[in-house]
Amino acid sequence: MKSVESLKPEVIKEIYALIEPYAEKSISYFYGRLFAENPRLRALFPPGMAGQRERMFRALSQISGSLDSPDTFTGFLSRLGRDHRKYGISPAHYEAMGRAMLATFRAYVREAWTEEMEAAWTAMFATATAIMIQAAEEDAEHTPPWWIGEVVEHERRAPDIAVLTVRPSQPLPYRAGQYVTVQAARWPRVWRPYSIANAPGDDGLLRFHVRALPAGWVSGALVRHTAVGDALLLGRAAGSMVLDTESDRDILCVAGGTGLGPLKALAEEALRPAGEREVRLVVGARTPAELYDLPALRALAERHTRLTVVPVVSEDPEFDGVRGLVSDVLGRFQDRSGHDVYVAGPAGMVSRTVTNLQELGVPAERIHYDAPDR
Ligand SMILES: NC(=O)C1=CN([C@@H]2O[C@H](COP(=O)(O)OP(=O)(O)OC[C@H]3O[C@@H](n4cnc5c(N)ncnc54)[C@H](O)[C@@H]3O)[C@@H](O)[C@H]2O)C=CC1
Repeated sequence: MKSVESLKPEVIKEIYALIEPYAEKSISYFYGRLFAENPRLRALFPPGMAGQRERMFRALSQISGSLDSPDTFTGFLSRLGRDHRKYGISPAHYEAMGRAMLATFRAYVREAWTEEMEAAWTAMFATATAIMIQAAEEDAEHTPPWWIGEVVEHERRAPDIAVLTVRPSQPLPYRAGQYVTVQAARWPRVWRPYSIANAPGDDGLLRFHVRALPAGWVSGALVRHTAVGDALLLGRAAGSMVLDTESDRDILCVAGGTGLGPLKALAEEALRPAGEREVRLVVGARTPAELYDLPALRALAERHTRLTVVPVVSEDPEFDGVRGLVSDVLGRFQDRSGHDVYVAGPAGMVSRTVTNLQELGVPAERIHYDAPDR
């Protein structure tokens, strides 16, 4: 295996730039070729490949963009390698992928494809997969590829919202604010990320707040077709939106819809007895009926005087409380001493909230949010 430093970032970037205009077509070609040459590999992938194609291209873009920084490159591929354990990928599969990728480049880059490109790509791919395989092997010494979780509670809180409580078959380590990928029996091999909505506790239980999306395979299965006693598969915990334990500033959490999940977990952690930080949890929903966790949040606030819960409703002019977009009402909650702010919800809500907070003078490094790969 060649060292990361000896790889040729400029050539790899050139290849990426040449293939990018054909992103969708070339990835379809790649998978078509891969499955034609290795029919057994098809069984490792989900029935619908659209999300898979997107993830593949995003990974390629991150790989080619991180080659200038060996640590970033190695870190990204090690995570990818560990995460791929849940797909049942083996070293031979990577070789097959490498061959299909070269065939794809030759087919799309055509006469611009050079021997230098072929050599640079081959070296980069060999190094990248060696890093992935090594990380997966080391990880296998102490961590399962996935966890089996039994649903021990399933509460339908609104027509399309459920709160699930799951007991993993063995401890699943995570930090408040992180997410895991989940697979439901109804959709084999389809993994979707869901935030864990409670801080780690002695009982090891995990809670998930799920809204069934109109075309959401897994979310629909979790809300409408899952019951107590069912088993789910759970991937490892990931995500960087965790509590900044160095900070003693008070905390402002801004939640949109089921984005409440990770923020509730963070709030629970911050409210542990050793802490002193005040927590304000601003919870946005479109209608009062969609404030699906309000009674539980109010009960939490009764037990913890350091917690304040503020519901905000955007689509009901009759609502007897704060009305408006949750992103737009924050001026009144931002005191001069400054908070650490955590934001989760629909992508548009998160970006609008972050912009508004910066306009209110909150420094970027105090605003925490995550964008799980959905
Ligand atoms: N770490 C994270 O950021 C997490 C994100 N999520 C995501 O949160 C989302 C929750 O969806 P729903 O419950 O359907 O939310 P929703 O569509 O019902 O919206 C919730 C709240 O956000 C506001 N909102 C929606 N779009 C907005 C925009 N563009 N600008 C400002 N405010 C906006 C609404 O007015 C409402 O108050 C899902 O997309 C889920 O994937 C879920 C868990 C964690």
